[in-house]
Amino acid sequence: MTLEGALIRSEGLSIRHGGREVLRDVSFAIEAGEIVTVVGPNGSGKSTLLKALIGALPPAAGRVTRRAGLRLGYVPQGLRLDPSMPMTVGRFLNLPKRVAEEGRTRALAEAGAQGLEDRPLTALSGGQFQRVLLARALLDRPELLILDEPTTGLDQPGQAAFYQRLEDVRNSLGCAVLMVSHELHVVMSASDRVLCVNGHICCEGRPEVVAQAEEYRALFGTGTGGALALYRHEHSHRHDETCELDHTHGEDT
Ligand SMILES: Nc1ncnc2c1ncn2[C@@H]1O[C@H](COP(=O)(O)OP(=O)(O)OP(=O)(O)O)[C@@H](O)[C@H]1O
Repeated sequence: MTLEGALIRSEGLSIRHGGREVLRDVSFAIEAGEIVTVVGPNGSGKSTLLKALIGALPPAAGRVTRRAGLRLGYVPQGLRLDPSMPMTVGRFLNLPKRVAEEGRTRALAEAGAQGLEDRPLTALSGGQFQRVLLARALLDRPELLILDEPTTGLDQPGQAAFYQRLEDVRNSLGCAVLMVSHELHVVMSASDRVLCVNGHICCEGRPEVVAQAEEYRALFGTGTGGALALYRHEHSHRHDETCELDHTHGEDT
């Protein structure tokens, strides 16, 4: 399979957890410099998809192809710290490999976390910690930045500021961004493309196109996308009989 200019391509990808298929036949590609957001209900396989893309989960079928030598930055979901293990931001950025001071300072500035280097991680606010995680992912000058729900726990101005920061990073580094988000209002304004996932790709395309798609409207409603609509899954299209996924149709999850 050829990448045809893409940074990363998933083709016919299926992933199983403990024998249960949680992603089925997922095919898409990420091009240089684009911002792509993955949306979908809880448990729909979004984190699983990201983990498969970074190579942390083996495909049960299909495959993921990355451009040779692709530099990837990854911000995992809900990283928790043990408060009994004090560690400064600077030391955290030096794990697992030591980074020159200049590189640390640059990444912190790009992530909007300048001046935090000597602070204990446990003394950071939620927003500061998210920016430090972003800085860590920027250390290797990624061509593709992958973030799993990076604004969890932030208030709405904090979320908006973080997504603006991501766009600035994309513009200055020229990297592509792939992220999972539940904040539909920002997803629709800040993404070049949206992937709507529910065990498979329900629909994908430019935000304004996806917003009109029957599958998207069934998942998220037709209004401005109140947060509650996100959790309502009322698929109107059929799954074929081979689909082993235990979707909950028309129920709050
Ligand atoms: N390590 C694991 N072992 C077994 N099952 C798992 C594992 N990780 C995830 N799953 C299951 O796979 C399915 C998809 O999980 P995943 O975390 O990818 O969903 P998600 O869309 O990211 O959810 P959320 O929006 O709640 O973060 C869920 O049913 C989950 O319970």
